[in-house]
Amino acid sequence: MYTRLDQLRGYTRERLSRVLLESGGTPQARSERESYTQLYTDDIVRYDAAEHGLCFGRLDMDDGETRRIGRIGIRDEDDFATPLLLDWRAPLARPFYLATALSPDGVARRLHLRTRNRRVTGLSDEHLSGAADAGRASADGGAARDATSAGVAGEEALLTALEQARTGRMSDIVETIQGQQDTIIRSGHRGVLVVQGGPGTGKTAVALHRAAFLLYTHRKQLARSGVLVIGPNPTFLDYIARVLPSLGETGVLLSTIGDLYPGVTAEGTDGRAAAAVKGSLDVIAILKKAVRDRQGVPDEPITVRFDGYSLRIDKKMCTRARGRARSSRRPHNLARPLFRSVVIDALADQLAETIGTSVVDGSNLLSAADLADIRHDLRQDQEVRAEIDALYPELTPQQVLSDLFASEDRLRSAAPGLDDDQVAALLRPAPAGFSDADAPLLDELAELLGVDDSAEQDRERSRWRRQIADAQGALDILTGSAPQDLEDELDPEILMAYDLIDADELARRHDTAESRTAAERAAEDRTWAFGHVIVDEAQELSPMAWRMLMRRSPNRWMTVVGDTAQTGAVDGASAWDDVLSPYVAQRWRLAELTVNYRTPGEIMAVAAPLLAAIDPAQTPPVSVRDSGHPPESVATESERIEESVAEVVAALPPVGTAAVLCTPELVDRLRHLGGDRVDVMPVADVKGLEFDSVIVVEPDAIIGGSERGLADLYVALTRATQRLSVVHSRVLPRELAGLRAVGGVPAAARPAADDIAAGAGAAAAEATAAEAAR
Ligand SMILES: Nc1ncnc2c1ncn2[C@@H]1O[C@H](COP(=O)(O)OP(=O)(O)OP(=O)(O)O)[C@@H](O)[C@H]1O
Repeated sequence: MYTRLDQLRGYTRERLSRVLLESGGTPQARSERESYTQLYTDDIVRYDAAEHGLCFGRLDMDDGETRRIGRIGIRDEDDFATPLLLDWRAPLARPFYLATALSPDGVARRLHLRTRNRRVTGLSDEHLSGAADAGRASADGGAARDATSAGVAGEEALLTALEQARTGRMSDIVETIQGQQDTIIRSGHRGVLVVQGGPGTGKTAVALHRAAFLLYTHRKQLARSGVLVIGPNPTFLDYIARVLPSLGETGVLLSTIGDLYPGVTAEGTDGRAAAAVKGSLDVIAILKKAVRDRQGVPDEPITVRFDGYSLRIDKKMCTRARGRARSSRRPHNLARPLFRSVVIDALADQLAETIGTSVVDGSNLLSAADLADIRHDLRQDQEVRAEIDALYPELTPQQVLSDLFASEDRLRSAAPGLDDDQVAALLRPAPAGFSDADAPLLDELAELLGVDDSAEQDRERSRWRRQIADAQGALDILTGSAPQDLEDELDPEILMAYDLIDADELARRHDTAESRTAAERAAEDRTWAFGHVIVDEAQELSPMAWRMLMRRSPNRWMTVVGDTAQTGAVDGASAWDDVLSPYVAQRWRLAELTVNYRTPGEIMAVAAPLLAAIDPAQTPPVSVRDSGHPPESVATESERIEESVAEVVAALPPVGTAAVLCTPELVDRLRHLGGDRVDVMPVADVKGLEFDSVIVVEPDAIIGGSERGLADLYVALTRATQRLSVVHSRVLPRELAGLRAVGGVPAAARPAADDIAAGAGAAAAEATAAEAAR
């Protein structure tokens, strides 16, 4: 198979270099060359991506057929193009992921193959049907108890994959996708599919593999319309960025909500109070009012000079013009011509009254044509235009939003319902950049303002007219330069250029073809309708963010993955129905993932009481393995916290990644403990990530640090793939009773987390053992 892969790569490289060497030719030839360049480049990317772990599985079917499963499909060179390797996404490959001893689906034996640099380094096989000893044939590790209870397939391969030290980048799971996950990845549901699952259940992995699957299955449609993947922050996008390319897919747009508005990059996040206002649908009314406030009516009349006369633009005239513009229900910028024309008409009448009134009987001596001339001249007059435009200016979303947040007057006028604290939270100096929560507001404003592209359209129309005229000229020259001897006695049998092509068609051929991918074009186009939208950590999205996303997904074909127990955002989701029903009513489907592939059993046992405190109705996912490292707590004193964390960091194993997770305030104190392998991060930034070792510092400060503090702590505890340590000077919440205390000052008092969440954080820290016993 590798020989064939090399061959294919060689052919494609050769073709690509041939195409790249060609130059000149007709525009059509040029555009064909561009498409081939793209096609060959994509193929080479796919071949390169398949280099590692090209073939990872084999199915021996009951009827003697053998199927080999790999990252891409490869056919032999023979006349029948015999399949050598099946793409993991092909329907025939499916039993590799789904077959079990109970339901073997025609599979007699399944083989998992591990390779490194083209060498087989290990294999494991399972006999599924036929044999009386159906079950695993190979020996495997001691974690079979959990694995079996979770119903996993290909245990040995899976457990080997899960035990690998993390690199700080997510890898694909194509070799060990589990049945529950496979069903979601290949789901044929054409509406909104919600994937709910606890931490580590593979939601992100499943979402990305679904993107790859859909691109494979619906390539034609999705290559044109593109797939959008939304993640919570740039760190997370970096973390997942390699998964799709490793599956050979590059045409997917990864973005945060903050960066989804074209031309704007979110430069920060808001405080909780500002984020709450910006995330709520109530902000729409504020934005509408902010736009209306820009549609001015002068208190004092404005005088303009025109043709030596003074004309007055007054309140009454502007109120009428504004009423006309508003009642058209057009977006602000598109209603400007209406405003302008009502004011121009009124000014023309004013002028006509001054210059055209008969001194005899007071009647107007000007004809309709005279009036039309006056209106035309007024429209062309720079000063008149400038005054009218200043009253009803062309606006951009960026301008309206920065002006709104830069001025207390504007803000109070647009949002009379906000209290002083909220206004103070929203205000910021004018040239400040935009935040994550601003992107949906810019998008909303773009809808309210509209884009007046009539000038652009005029330019495009005249460009097209010129192009046709040029083409016509070219055809004339071609015909005119036909040999003279033919000219005299034109032979009707001889083909002339006109017989083959007309000017319109020739012009069209001169139009250069679009060579960017759908994802690249979509990134620059606010009105782009994506073929499929995937939202990760979807519980964090505010109602305004949902509104923005739904505009990008008019067909409502979406995969939404998240966990409502991990919601940290103030305006995030507590129930899927609340966020989705405004857009799709009840027409969304829920799929659940229940097995935890990341967090070992020992850590989940510690985290489970916390989940019960967040939402007693939720069951924690079952860990697929134990790590053999019981989670520990280290009690210390508040002034020794840095020292104690440093000691735990120093005792970390020599390989693998680690993170110190704490409140933002503590991050500043502990940052110097970070390094190549150790990140020091606030809990809010750690969503979706994972590390081999996790050190959580001052858990009750995390709980007390936000309204959703319990969820934040739950997220922090469940990031570890191997080891968890908790360092604390304040008391441990009672929910963390499962930790094994090591060294340091003994942890005596343990009030329940809900006491702390109820605002008793500091007091609880002082609590005595007797109080805790209560
Ligand atoms: N079938 C699988 N085979 C191998 N590894 C898997 C499998 N499923 C999940 N994993 C691994 O488990 C870890 C957790 O997966 P992932 O990050 O997708 O979970 P999640 O549900 O998104 O978690 P969270 O909600 O905590 O962000 C990852 O390292 C992932 O590669």
